Amino acid sequence: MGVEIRVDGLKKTFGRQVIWEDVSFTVPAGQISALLGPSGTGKSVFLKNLIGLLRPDRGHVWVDGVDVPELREKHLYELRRRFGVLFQDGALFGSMSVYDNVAFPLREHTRYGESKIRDIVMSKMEMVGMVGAEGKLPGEISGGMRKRAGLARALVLDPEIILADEPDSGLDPVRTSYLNQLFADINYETGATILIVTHDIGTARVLPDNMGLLFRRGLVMFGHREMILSSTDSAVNQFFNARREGPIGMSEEKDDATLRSEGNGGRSRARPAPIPPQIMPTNGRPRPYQARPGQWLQSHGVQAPPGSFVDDEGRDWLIDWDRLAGRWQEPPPPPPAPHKA
Ligand SMILES: Nc1ncnc2c1ncn2[C@@H]1O[C@H](COP(=O)(O)OP(=O)(O)OP(=O)(O)O)[C@@H](O)[C@H]1O
Repeated sequence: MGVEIRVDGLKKTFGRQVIWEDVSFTVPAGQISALLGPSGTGKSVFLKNLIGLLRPDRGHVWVDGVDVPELREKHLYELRRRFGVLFQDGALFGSMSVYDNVAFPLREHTRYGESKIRDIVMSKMEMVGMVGAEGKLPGEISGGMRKRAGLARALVLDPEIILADEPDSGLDPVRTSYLNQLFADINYETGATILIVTHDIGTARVLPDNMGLLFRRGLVMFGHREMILSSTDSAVNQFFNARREGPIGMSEEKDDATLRSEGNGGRSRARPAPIPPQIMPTNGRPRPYQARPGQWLQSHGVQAPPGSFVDDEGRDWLIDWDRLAGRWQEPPPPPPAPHKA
């Protein structure tokens, strides 16, 4: 089962460049979360801080009661075993076969014999639909296959936390859709905490349980998917609806004069777009911590944007209670929060 990651007052600079500061939020255990933000807002840097590849200037990253920035190299090495990380390009070793790439963490971190390693590697290869490509070199397969091979490698140690840095970059929409389904299925099967950095608002709108936006050297908002997608905050509304009007400019934050020229003080006048239904696991059953559609909105008295929760077949997930009844149970209580050491 996954564990939560609690980030508290995190600040990161490179020289005089402040990447972000005072970032505090919790990535809930066992759920799928996504982190978005304009280019250069420090999303990849953030992931690297979570696994101790970079150290923050200030603040804490609590994983199961352990403060990651405080760990020495030996303990970091042990902690990283609990993470599966998918880097942007798959980060495969070009001279090794796909099989050897996927087997690498097992050979590095365990004393398993080759027959057990083969069983694990092949089960993960099957999970990501890569059986048959074991003998190929990374240069001989497509970008999408490299990502899936990277994901298989991230899964071999049965991680409690999966971090994926733009798993969908460079993929066509159909492959992206398959990859999103894969994340939903992996979360169902393993219960791992999953945090995905993505630019793809199509992915963000349908896959995660929670999401957040980095902008203006900080975290604008992090919360339930329905909270973000119904938000009228100007930056959140602009970003998740891919609009030009709002405070996010082409290369950086817009100045006051530009915002005034857009009218309404730069606040988005557009209403949030309809919230789509969330991807279900392939077996049609909700994931362990997946909330019933509309639950957040209902419990916070927020009206769903018109047209929300209607699926491709025209069924309305908010009013079709018969179909929902029996699928959703009250989610189990979250695991206890890590205590500060
Ligand atoms: N090791 C480093 N040393 C100095 N500056 C760095 C380092 N790593 C990242 N940066 C800077 O930190 C900033 C944020 O980079 P990062 O790659 O995290 O952005 P991002 O939000 O992931 O961008 P994108 O969406 O374009 O991938 C950039 O200005 C980058 O140049």
